[in-house]
Amino acid sequence: MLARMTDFPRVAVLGADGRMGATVCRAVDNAPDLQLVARLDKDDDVASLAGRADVAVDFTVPSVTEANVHALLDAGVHAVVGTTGWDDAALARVEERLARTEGLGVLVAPNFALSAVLAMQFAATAARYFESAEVVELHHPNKVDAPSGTALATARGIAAARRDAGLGEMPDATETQLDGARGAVVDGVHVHAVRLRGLVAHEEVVLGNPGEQLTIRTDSFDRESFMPGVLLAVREVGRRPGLTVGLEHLLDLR
Ligand SMILES: NC(=O)C1=CN([C@@H]2O[C@H](COP(=O)(O)OP(=O)(O)OC[C@H]3O[C@@H](n4cnc5c(N)ncnc54)[C@H](OP(=O)(O)O)[C@@H]3O)[C@@H](O)[C@H]2O)C=CC1
Ligand SMILES: O=C(O)C1=N[C@H](C(=O)O)C[C@H](O)C1
Repeated sequence: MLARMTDFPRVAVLGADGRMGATVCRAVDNAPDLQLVARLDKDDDVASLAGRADVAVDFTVPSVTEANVHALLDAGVHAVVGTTGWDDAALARVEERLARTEGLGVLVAPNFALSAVLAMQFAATAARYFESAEVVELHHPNKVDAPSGTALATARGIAAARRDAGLGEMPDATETQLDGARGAVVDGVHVHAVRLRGLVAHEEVVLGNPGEQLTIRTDSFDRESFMPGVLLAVREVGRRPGLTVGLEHLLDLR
């Protein structure tokens, strides 16, 4: 039942009728070295992929993505996951499941766009040199989660870099505020979410010192921006048994 990646991996897409799923189906269909063998959406049975697919791409909804991954592993299928909603506990459960399954790989990435992956890296690199850092993410109004998975990962990366550098809390004299005016606080980093018709996926990280500011911005104007990263992950996941979190590990960035 274990999926052995063939020269022309057989690819299934979960959430195939969604904005990302439909774009991934087109990209896989157009890739000469990949075969699109299944388009699954709500109410379709993941177990039916056993023996039919080598790798599945999940762009569904946060409430079902972890269950999908466990069902894919039960079916012997590698998984590439772009859906948001993953926390440390969910990742640990998948890692534990993978430890009992030789040879299968799962790659979860909050963002598959190169500009976003680099922005997260640049923000983490810069964080130790600035007193203040905040994250503003801006998305289309059909997005169901806030803040974005990318903003969460960005904030956690900034917080970890500040911790490693021995930096304390950021300056903030706010005593009174309307609920939410200072955004969500992720590991001590304020994160603000904008939902605006016309947008796709955007993020700005602002870092401040006395008399200066660094702005790091990434813009996905089109969902095509995610496709090179998704296809790279589809091609590589079978060669990376176990759990990989973040596309940066496939880009030689760490
Ligand atoms: N990592 C990355 O680079 C990116 C990640 N994302 C993330 O991907 C996810 C999907 O985004 P997007 O495509 O815009 O969302 P959409 O709502 O357009 O698509 C989600 C699709 O999943 C379907 N679905 C719901 N439940 C299930 C299920 N149990 N099994 C299979 N399919 C199901 C939905 O069906 P129905 O509509 O009938 O409920 C819908 O067709 C989000 O979490 C988003 O944040 C988005 C862009 C890039
Ligand atoms: O829902 C989206 O559109 C996106 N979701 C991901 C996230 O929450 O970070 C990635 C990208 O921002 C687009």
